[in-house]
Amino acid sequence: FCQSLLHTVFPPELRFASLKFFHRFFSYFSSSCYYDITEIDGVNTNELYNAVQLYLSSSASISGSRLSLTRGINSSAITFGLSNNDRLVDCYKGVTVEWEHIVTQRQGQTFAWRPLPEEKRGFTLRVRKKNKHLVLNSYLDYVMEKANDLRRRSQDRLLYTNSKGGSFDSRGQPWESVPFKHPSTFDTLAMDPLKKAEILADLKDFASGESFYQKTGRAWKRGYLLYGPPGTGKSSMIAAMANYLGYDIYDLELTEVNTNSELRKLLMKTTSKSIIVIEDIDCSINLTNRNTTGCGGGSSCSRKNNIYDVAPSTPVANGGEDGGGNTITLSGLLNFTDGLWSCCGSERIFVFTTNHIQKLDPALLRSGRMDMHIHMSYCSFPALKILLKNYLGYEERDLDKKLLEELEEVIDAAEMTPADISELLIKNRRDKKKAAVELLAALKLRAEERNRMKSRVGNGDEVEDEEQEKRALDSPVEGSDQLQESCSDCEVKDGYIVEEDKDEGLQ
Ligand SMILES: Nc1ncnc2c1ncn2[C@@H]1O[C@H](COP(=O)(O)OP(=O)(O)OP(=O)(O)O)[C@@H](O)[C@H]1O
Ligand SMILES: [Mg+2]
Repeated sequence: FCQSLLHTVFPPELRFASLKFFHRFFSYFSSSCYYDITEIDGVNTNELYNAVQLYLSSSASISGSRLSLTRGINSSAITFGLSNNDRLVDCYKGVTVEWEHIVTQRQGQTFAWRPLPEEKRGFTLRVRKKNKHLVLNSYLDYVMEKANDLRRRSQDRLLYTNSKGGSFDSRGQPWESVPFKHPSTFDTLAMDPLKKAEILADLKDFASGESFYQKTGRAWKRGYLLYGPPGTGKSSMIAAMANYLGYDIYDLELTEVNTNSELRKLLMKTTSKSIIVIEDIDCSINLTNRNTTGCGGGSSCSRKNNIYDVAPSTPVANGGEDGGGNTITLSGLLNFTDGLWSCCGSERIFVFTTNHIQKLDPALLRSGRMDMHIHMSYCSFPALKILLKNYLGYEERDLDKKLLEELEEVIDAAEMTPADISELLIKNRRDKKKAAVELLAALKLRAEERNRMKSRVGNGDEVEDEEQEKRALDSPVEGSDQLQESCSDCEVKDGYIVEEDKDEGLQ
């Protein structure tokens, strides 16, 4: 009424001034104050908005009368949310606050450097003025913390990928995510139990080490380098780490990143409590030649392209600056894990994997850069026992003693990966006895082949390229038809935490 009265009687300038006055007048006498939490804050996604949405979803499920329900693709959980312009009352330390979800259509497309979503969404928090300090000092922190907790406990972990290159979506995110449901855990991981315990202890210390890192003035992050032949469980180990700690995974596809600054932007958009993974670093790190080799960064590419033939002379190997400013360099990558920018979040783990540690640049391996070098190697006897238990349900006591002894005798010489062994066990899992006997036969056959190959290498017969020979040994396919489908073995050898001078590949 006031507005229409003003409209008819007063000129626009006066109208505007009077409205401002009324607004001030009412807010002075109002007992409440309001906080708007918009989904997009300028150009960035507002983390608080997402946290509030999640936080309210837990209480909305109980008290709301009209709710919006969502379930992400592949997600196992349904999320409750407030419907548009709906309200919910929350209580914190005896103080009542009211949340309202407000959705409006965006008025035309205003100028922006990237497209904005069509709807403007936000929460409005109403509190009594006398409680505003409590809200600002602790309630919002509580909401953030609770939301993080909720997500880790009830939702699937998320697997992020930067498949869009450096481009951002309409909500300002360079990462795309899907729920992460890898079933690998440290129980299912076949490796030496002592090494496993060591890694577990290290992860545990890291996750609970906030005050230690604070006290020692170190950034709260840790780096692991996983190396070893294909099929020895490097990716499975990363999944097990994420499942153990409840962290999200950022799978960084370096081949999609064009410049060091794009890399920094990606890093800035990662959250705390996450594992940032670069798989097959020996492949992706030939950064200046990525386009010409057409290497996609996948597992197979490092085996197909011996990219290190060219790497040592590139800026990558020298740790130099951008050659031309349009590529990622090793120094860019090291800044990503090590430099000041790496500290723009906390509680983060960097994991690099490679099949060829000897081909990595020493700058990446020098001590302090990757805190732990973990050697994932062929299947050892203790690891084999884990596989037999997991795949066939065999405890040590269930197996024939003689068979066990024979397996122990031959397993090291056979040099089979856990992937090969697990394939063999899966194939025969309906007949456990047969599976164990066939496994032994396959191991024996493989051990013989390995010995034959090695003696040929020793005699220098026809084998000129040692590297090539080694690859042939690693490939069950070329060995024997019989083993092709079924061989599997994995062993984590003693060099699990490798000191540079102890590892032959590092010299
Ligand atoms: N140590 C292990 N324990 C249990 N299963 C394993 C292990 N290693 C490999 N496997 C099995 O083999 C499959 C392949 O393993 P994974 O992808 O982890 O190997 P990888 O070392 O990452 O290989 P690549 O170098 O080719 O990426 C997995 O699905 C898993 O089932
Ligand atoms: Mg892998």
